[in-house]
Amino acid sequence: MSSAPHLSPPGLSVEELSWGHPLPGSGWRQLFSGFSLSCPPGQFLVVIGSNGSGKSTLLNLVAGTLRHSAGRIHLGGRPLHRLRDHQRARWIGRVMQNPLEGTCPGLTVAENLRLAERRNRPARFAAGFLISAFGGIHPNGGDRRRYRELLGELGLPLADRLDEPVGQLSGGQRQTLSLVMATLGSPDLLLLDEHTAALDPRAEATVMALTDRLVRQLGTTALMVTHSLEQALRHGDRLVMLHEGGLIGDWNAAEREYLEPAALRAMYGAAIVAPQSSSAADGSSAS
Ligand SMILES: Nc1ncnc2c1ncn2[C@@H]1O[C@H](COP(=O)(O)OP(=O)(O)OP(=O)(O)O)[C@@H](O)[C@H]1O
Repeated sequence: MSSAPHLSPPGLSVEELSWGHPLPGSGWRQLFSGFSLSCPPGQFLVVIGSNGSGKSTLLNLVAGTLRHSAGRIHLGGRPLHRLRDHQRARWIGRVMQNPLEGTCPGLTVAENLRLAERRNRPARFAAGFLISAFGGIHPNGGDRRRYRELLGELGLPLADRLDEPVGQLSGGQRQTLSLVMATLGSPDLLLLDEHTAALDPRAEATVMALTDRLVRQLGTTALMVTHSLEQALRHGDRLVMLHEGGLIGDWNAAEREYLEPAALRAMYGAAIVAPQSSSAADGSSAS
């Protein structure tokens, strides 16, 4: 995956992570304290947990939009916490919950794809400067052919809508485009933060089918946060449950087969009222 020396196991490795936040008024809440999670390369990990359990915060810490106070985050041996934002953007693709966040509504589908390609391009100062200075977001004929082929191969009707402003697309179509944009540079890590939560069931099914396909096709390690128990039981290779910044459940695909939605719902309920047991935080199976 990379020529960088592997100082820790490849894939995503989160070790002894600590992060807290001030409470309204006064006081401090230590949400993560010595949190560890190891994700082998290519693993599609689904993260569930009750509101406020720390799912999005975990993704933000991995993405570097939040800074942890202690611990280490490595991707394929690269220390993510020491990288600059533009370097991290080359290796991490991200799709947020709100379809309005991942795309530029005033630009066309093709221009959005061009922007994503530029963002994911290895940083070379001179080339980057020239592209920025001379209207690099305008796709040329070759770009447009590639985009049409890519979207066509993925079976997406967007292939015929390259010149439409993205603001005219439905939420589902925008999320589809966000997903394609996030994976354009074949990132080593894909972060999906409730990326289907704002979609109707049909659009959700389309986006989840595309998610499965892209993750498998690219072999990327992926972390998906969801509140949908149906998704949690159907998608990904592994399911973990968070509560109060700790792991209280960890099931591989075989173990997950035996989980019932009702049992998971009951755990959600238990998670809300019961404090996390210390033995659950070591990432061991809780099935
Ligand atoms: N930047 C921040 N500053 C202060 N507090 C924060 C910050 N980010 C998250 N929090 C707090 O950390 C806790 C966990 O938030 P987080 O968004 O990770 O939960 P979640 O599990 O994703 O919940 P939900 O399912 O509701 O999205 C919450 O209490 C939230 O208010």
